[in-house]
Amino acid sequence: MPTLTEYPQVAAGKVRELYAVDDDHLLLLASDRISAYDYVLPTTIPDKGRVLTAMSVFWFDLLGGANHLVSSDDPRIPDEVRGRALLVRRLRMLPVECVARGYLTGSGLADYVRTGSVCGVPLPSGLVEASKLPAPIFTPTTKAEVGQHDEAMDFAAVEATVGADLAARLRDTTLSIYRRAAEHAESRGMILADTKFEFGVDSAGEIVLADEVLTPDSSRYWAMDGYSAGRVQPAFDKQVVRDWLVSSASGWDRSSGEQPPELPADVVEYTRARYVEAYERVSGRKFADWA
Ligand SMILES: C[C@H](c1ccccc1)n1cc(-c2ncnc(N)c2C#N)cn1
Repeated sequence: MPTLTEYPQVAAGKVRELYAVDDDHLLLLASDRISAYDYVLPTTIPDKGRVLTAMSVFWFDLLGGANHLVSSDDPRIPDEVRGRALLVRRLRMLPVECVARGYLTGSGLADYVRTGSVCGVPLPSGLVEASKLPAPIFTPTTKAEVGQHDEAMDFAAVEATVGADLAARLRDTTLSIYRRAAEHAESRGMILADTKFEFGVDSAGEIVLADEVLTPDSSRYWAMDGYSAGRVQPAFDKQVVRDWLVSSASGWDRSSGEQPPELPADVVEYTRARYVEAYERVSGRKFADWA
């Protein structure tokens, strides 16, 4: 059985790492780290990596279609990371973050307030925070360097980057997967407000869904109960962490530029429970049965 140290690390994000297994396979690792306000917090959330890995596997199973998942349970996956690691096939990744939005919030809302459109897609007037959009929209961004923010791209910029044919296929595939996922989430009482996909191309030139898929880290999930347009919706998973960090209880000043403090045990336990609840509600599976 291999150990993780045998695999060279090829990429690292705030809460994930990527390792090379062989010429054709990578190991996509999800940690228990949690980020908030663009900081990686000093406190980890037990099982967060395993829950989010289970969620990607559920969605790959439900969605079908071409994806990079080889296995979540393979002898090449070291025991020490089993359950929070995916063996995936190595692809030529496309330099576009494929974002689909069914609701208006965050950077999309800011773009709309400034220009009446999002990534060059014109929207009706009168939309507010958390408004449901008339139809889901494709709002791609660049893949920013570590520590930088992704920048919005209009469709022409995507065409200039990957070519017209591939740009159209990325848009259509992104929106098709989002619609299918949002419909399923709604049937489970969850709103999938938006999500970010990453695609690669295989040796046959086919678009292949890669990276993590439809997790609370790559998506905004809101509880359907209590949803109302016109105010910021609480993030299903991270809201209590965010609220505690900006409350007087934390002693932290977000504008200070200082690292956030450790989270109290009750916030950690509540947040772990929210990740498990998100997984169990969306998948209909018991987290206790995972790996
Ligand atoms: C953005 C993401 C990342 C993950 C973890 C840590 C930092 C970045 N990433 C994914 C690949 C990648 N490359 C080739 N084939 C693949 N199947 C994948 C995937 N997934 C490269 N980077």
